[in-house]
Amino acid sequence: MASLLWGGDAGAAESERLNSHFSNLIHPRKNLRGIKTTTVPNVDGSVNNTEEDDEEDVVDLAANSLLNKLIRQSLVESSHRVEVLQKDPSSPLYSVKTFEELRLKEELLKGIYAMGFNRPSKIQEMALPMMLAHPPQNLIAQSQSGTGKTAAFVLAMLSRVNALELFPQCLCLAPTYELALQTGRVVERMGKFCVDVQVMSPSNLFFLVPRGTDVTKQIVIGTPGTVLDWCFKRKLIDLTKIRVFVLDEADVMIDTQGFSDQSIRIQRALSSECQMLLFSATFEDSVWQFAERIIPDPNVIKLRREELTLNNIRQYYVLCESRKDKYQALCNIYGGITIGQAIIFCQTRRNAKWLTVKMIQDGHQVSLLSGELTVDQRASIIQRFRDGKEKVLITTNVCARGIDVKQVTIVVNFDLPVNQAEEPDYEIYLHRIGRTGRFGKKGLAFNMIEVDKLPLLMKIQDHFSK
Ligand SMILES: Nc1ncnc2c1ncn2[C@@H]1O[C@H](COP(=O)(O)OP(=O)(O)OP(=O)(O)O)[C@@H](O)[C@H]1O
Repeated sequence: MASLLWGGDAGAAESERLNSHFSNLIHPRKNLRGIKTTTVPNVDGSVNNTEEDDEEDVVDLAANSLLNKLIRQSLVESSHRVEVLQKDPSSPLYSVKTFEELRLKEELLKGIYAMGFNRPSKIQEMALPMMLAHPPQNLIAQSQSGTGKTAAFVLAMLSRVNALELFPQCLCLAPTYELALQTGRVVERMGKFCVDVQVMSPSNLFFLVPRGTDVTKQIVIGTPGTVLDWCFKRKLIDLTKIRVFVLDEADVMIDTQGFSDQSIRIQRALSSECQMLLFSATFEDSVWQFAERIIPDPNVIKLRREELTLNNIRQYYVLCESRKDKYQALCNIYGGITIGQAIIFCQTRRNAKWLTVKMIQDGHQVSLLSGELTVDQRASIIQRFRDGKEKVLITTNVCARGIDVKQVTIVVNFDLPVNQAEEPDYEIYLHRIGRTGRFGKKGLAFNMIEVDKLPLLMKIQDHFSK
């Protein structure tokens, strides 16, 4: 077994010291024991393997989005400038630094402050004046999850509602029932002091509206299928009376079969005065094409995502004979990695389960996060990890994207990420290990490599020139 330092930014002396520290730890016979075990490998305690276990966990956009919402505690910062493309470039461009400047209703301002918001987020500074302008303007906004988009459009909906009129005036489409539920909760929190404004969303069992009843709630949130049903089949909502139409999570929406067409059917029935807003965390061509089809004459706001970098990460590899050997090497560094918090990545569920069970049997404290768990179960595992109740998380690729666990200092690739052609998956590698340059702390990464996988590692090394 050999270990080699290939981190670019470490000074020679420090490299030497770290290298010798970890080569000591990596020695097979220096196993560290005696760490208490409190975690179970599976929710139900079972370790049965299924055919699916051999598959990689598929990244489910809607589940990831929900997970992010459930575990998020604060705004995601960004060092980039907001880019604005105005429908009419000659009209003045306003931005606000305080919520007071928006001249909101007193009760709405109270709701915002009660949520702990002191000032608008970066995207809100530019988006809110546009969204609240008279006459209303259409907007397409893209910024990564956690930058304050939901709060912005909820504020816009609440400020445009006329509480004295008892019919739906704002309509928000969300890609899943659970995401609609989350947005409904934000409306309820922000609108806490707007006592006459009511929201119809999964959080108040909207599906129980009896036939023939008029909907008196002013804000309606649902998935395209359900909303289509209410509007066209059950005729509960008069789309011509909607003043604000929001299409949230457009990237997730177009990922779901049928939702683009259903959303467009709904949009076509709105009046020409209705304000139309579309939000997305990512902006591939397909999202852009959809956005342009559904939002006429839009202003466009973009906030670029922080780039991931490997600059402040020291990367090691450990050359091993077999999986057993990799396991042994991992046990040997266990004491080292639990000084901070670590995530261990496996390629398949089966491998992740095997590793979890084995580590627990050998007295190590680890927990397993895999795609077969429900979103709530995953959220609770990540929450425990964030709270420092767990030190080591074993996972598949589900955890690599979208989920931002800032305090992770050590990442172990128990398996290298490869694509279907068995070539290295550079993007996943970067997502597993990379940090955002400005906010990321320093980190360590270990790759456990079986001899025959060494060429893959060399390709990764060449790709990143590290
Ligand atoms: N101006 C603000 N000041 C402080 N916190 C804010 C502000 N705006 C939003 N937040 C909080 O930041 C977090 C992210 O906001 P929000 O959910 O609106 O972002 P998002 O871009 O819609 O992300 P996602 O689509 O994942 O929900 C939430 O916890 C929200 O309460």
